[in-house]
Amino acid sequence: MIFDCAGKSLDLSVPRIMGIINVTPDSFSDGGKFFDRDAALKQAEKLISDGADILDIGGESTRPGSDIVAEQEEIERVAPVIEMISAEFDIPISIDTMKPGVMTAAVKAGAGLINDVNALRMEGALEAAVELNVPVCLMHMQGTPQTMQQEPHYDDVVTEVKTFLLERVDTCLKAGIKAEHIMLDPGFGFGKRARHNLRLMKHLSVLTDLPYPVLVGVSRKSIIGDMLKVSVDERLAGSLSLASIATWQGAKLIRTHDVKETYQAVKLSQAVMQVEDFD
Ligand SMILES: Cn1c(SCC(=O)Nc2ccccc2)nc2c(=O)[nH]c(N)nc21
Repeated sequence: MIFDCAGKSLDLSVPRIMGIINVTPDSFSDGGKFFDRDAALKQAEKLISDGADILDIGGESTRPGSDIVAEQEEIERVAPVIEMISAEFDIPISIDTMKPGVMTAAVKAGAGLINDVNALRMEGALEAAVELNVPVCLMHMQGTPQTMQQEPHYDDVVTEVKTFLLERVDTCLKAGIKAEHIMLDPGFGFGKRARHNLRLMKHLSVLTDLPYPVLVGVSRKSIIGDMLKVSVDERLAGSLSLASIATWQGAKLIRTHDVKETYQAVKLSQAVMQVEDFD
């Protein structure tokens, strides 16, 4: 269960932590045009020292209703940051993008895993992923970031998400993606109401029982806000609670803003899971 991310290895035999670095205007306090690349390097350093096993770098916000970013603009945001971080640190880097051109530029710059919230459905994305020959995370999303939260509807969200992911796996395998390069993700908050997110968490083992590692991203998300009625900066405890529930059910990668605390929570659930039952 070791993922070779362009020469940097990610051992998913135990639950691991994916730290988030957003290189988007809405993620930099000044909201300025010029992202402070030193800030990104500093953040990488902190996430690594806090225990991150991989860093997820994204140049286009995929929050509900977010603006679409042009491919060239997205490349200009992420490539220099990936270059800098991969030159400075040994940690594997994933590129959070739906665009094939960004995938290619990011891997050339040093990224070793494609994290595609659109599960390689964009024109040219699957071909690019095959060509790049790096691991890929296939995530479920209903609709697009622009439309997904308008009227999400499912007859049976767990079955529909599982079916979607297995269909994407089949398409990927047929196109030449290696089975050992595939990771699955239910896509919490991507075209789901609160009850859909809770059901997916309750029945996560439907996905973790499949022969692919499962990535879970619930950090600070609406699944927590909907239940606790708290703002984004008040969602740490909820995030940690769900990270524990996810790892308890077999999730192998937890995507989080709060690496240090998530590392600690995951460490405990893992210790409970793997303690021997004999002296
Ligand atoms: C790139 N990316 C995202 S961005 C959305 C986000 O964090 N929203 C958000 C962040 C903070 C507060 C509220 C919402 N979520 C996932 C995920 O769940 N899985 C995978 N694989 N990739 C992902």
